[in-house]
Amino acid sequence: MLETRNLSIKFGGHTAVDAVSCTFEPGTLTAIVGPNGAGKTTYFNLISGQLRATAGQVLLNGQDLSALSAPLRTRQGLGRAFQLTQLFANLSVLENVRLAVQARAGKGLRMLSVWLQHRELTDEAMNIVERVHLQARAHSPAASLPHGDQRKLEVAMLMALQPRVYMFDEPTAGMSVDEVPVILDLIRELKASRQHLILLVEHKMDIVRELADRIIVLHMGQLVADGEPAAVIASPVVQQAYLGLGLDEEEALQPC
Ligand SMILES: Nc1ncnc2c1ncn2[C@@H]1O[C@H](COP(=O)(O)OP(=O)(O)OP(=O)(O)O)[C@@H](O)[C@H]1O
Repeated sequence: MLETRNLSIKFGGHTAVDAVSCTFEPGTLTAIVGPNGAGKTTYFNLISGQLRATAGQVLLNGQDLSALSAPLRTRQGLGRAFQLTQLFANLSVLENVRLAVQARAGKGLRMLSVWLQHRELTDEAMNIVERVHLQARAHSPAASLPHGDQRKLEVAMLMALQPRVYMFDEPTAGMSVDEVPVILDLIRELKASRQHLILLVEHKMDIVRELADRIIVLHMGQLVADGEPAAVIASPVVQQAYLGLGLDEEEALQPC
């Protein structure tokens, strides 16, 4: 179980995440929605350790992770999609995934010696590359991939780590229409196994409606709604959170 207790951060005088307390159960997918600037990405950053909280705690299975760096939280099982800047741009897709497999397997990051000794790591990496439909690009440098394929590689790196918690921040952003289904299929597959705790920040409400077991809504850094998707979407507080900003509903609850 993942829990945030009174999690907060201030930037100068501005409270971007304001005492958010929430628990997330394994085997469920929770979507985090809210208007632009509501604090969704900042909340993610606080959970994954990219940002250090001004107050409050992050706990995973009762263990307080609040003082740990992002890499140490990853080791504890908090998996957030890598940004391509954290990848090795000149290494191939397969090599990048193999490094993630290797790191998870505790083999360190010495490349060649480990790869020669542990053929099974390469096989596992190739299997993941195939699951994200990047086999045709397996030997291309990561830097040469088009945007949609880069996002798939991010997911592949995440899968290689076998985290307990998967965190996706707008996983289909910037993707072309034909690239979106691959990413959604991967998330569906992870969800269907019922073994993972999945958090998804997503603006596209038809994706949220289809995938989420539960929706939480952030507005001005605060948790303003939490519950079963249909009820949350229909709730006055959510309608007001979106509509109160002067946004047209169609605009705020963007379709795919
Ligand atoms: N590093 C930072 N320094 C100062 N202010 C920040 C920083 N990061 C975020 N903020 C502010 O915190 C607030 C929440 O931003 P955040 O990006 O978390 O919102 P969001 O809900 O993810 O928005 P969007 O849907 O547009 O991505 C915003 O007012 C933003 O300007």
